[in-house]
Amino acid sequence: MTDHEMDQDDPQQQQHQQQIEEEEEDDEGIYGPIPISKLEVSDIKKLIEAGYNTVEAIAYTPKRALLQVKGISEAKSDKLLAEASKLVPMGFTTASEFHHRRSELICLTTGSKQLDTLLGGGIETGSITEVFGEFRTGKSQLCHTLAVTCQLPIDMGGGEGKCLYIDTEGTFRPVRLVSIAKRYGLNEDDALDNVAYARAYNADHQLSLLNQAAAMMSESRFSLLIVDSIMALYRTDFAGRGELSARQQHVAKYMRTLQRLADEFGIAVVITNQVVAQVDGGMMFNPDPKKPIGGNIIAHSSTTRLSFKKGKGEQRICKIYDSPCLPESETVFAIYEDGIGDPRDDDD
Ligand SMILES: Nc1ncnc2c1ncn2[C@@H]1O[C@H](COP(=O)(O)OP(=O)(O)OP(=O)(O)O)[C@@H](O)[C@H]1O
Repeated sequence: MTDHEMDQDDPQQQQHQQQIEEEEEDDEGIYGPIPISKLEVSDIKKLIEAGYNTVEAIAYTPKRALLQVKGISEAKSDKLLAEASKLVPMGFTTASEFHHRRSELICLTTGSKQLDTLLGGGIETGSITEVFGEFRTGKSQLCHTLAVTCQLPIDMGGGEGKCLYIDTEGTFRPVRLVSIAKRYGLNEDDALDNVAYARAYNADHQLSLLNQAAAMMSESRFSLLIVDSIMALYRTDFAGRGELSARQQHVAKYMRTLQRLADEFGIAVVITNQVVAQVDGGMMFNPDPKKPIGGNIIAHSSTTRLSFKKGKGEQRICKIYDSPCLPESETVFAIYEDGIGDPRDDDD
């Protein structure tokens, strides 16, 4: 429920709101990343300027990356890593403890029950999900729906956090968020305010926005980061064949940074990708020879890969293309005015 909707005269609602606020205070410091200020070291300011805002960011960073930060010496980086590892568990755990932790993972609803079921609950937080497919297959529509559902309470399939939306093609439409927010009974203005939007203009800019994202995420609770679409700017910025290796290095750094944000802040990262026709003879054996671009780097750094295809009318087909724990199966969903949903009977 939003503040706008709350009935100020209703004592029951006021009591409920007070309870939520008290629980939020109790939760502080238990969930979420540890702010870098908790490290008992000097040079915190320099680290923040270099994009390290949390203790997790330090703990997960290799020493040679820390040495790149101005003013951080060999001895200082050792001390930093030692202090960070005291606060962030990095050693072995039992499979049962890990199983327990995974069972508590939050999943964000896609808006379609069938799609959520296919995905084992929805879009998983703490990892990268790639959605690829031809134009008009609903990739951006899913992003718009998730930008709203990530704000919902956990028991409604949300992540109780804000969304950060990086748009590389200029296809973001806030008006879509308004219709989706209405469907879920959210206040439209709040839903829009909870989405931080940036248009990326080139590949370097796309990367530098992630630095800003880290700073924003350390200040308030985000549950989702969207990049729609991941490769579009790379295709124009690194157009020549001779630039392929430079392009892939840049993409690798980008994907590593995305994974670091997913680990550090426990957010879901959703990236969209375009497809190209396969030219390696796959056509003879594969009736649908389109493959996502970005090569092995994108393939290996996305945890879950989903392929979208057109169905009849507003219907679309989602197929699990690659996942560490889901079988290769598919389902049908649909695109409506109020976002992604299950196909309705009157679609036939
Ligand atoms: N308000 C709406 N109500 C219902 N369907 C809509 C609405 N807006 C867009 N669509 C449908 O969504 C589809 C476009 O999907 P989307 O924008 O997600 O494509 P995409 O896969 O991101 O493609 P591209 O690569 O071109 O960006 C269109 O077929 C359109 O019919």
